[in-house]
Amino acid sequence: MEIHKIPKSDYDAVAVSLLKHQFIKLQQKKNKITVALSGGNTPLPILAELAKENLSWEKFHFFMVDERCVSIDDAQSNFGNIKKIFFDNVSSSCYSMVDEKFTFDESIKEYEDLLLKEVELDKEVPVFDLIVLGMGEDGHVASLFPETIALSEQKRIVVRNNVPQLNMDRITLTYPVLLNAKETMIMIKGKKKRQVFEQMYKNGKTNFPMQRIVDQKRNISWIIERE
Ligand SMILES: O=C1O[C@H](COP(=O)(O)O)[C@@H](O)[C@H](O)[C@H]1O
Repeated sequence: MEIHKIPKSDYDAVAVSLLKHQFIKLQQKKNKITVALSGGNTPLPILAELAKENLSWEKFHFFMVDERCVSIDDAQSNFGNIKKIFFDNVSSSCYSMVDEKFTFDESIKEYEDLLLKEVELDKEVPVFDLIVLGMGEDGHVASLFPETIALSEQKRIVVRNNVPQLNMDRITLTYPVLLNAKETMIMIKGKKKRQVFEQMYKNGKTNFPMQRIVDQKRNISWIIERE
């Protein structure tokens, strides 16, 4: 595990350079690179800057870690928000979890099939070269929120998850996929998330959904905003 503690003023610039470094390592090794990106606000300024870099973008295939059950042009769409500042500016392949031709449930089925076709597999579970995660102040990861049904999903690789605390449905990669990635980067900003991080590593055995990633994954690189 690596932990990068970065002052607020430098956070985005350092995250860009760490991500760029990972991407360069990957493009030197492989011609087809699969990366799953989280949504939310934290990655947006970082991805906007990263898009300006001269990388072998055509080698990269970007997938989503999670999505809100909304259309792509909705302000809440993770894919839509990343598309405007990143996917539209690089020559990579990118894949939305929501396909407007289909219902949300059909889109999920399509996405599962897509992952099985486009991503390397280990025992029928996709193995991403890199998964970039965020975390909520409630310790949620992807759209695996505390006390929601998708936390116990062991067979499916993508599911719809009802999140009563947000009164909304989400679409999310499941633990078997999150735990199978070759490399994992986790970007967190803010005091509350830092406290969650500390509780998970100091006390262990918390009910934060991220705890399972902390307990079961070795290749994690944390990018944490320092006080
Ligand atoms: O809802 C979500 O939240 C987390 C964290 O987002 P942030 O805005 O606090 O950075 C994110 O990782 C997840 O993909 C997203 O759907």
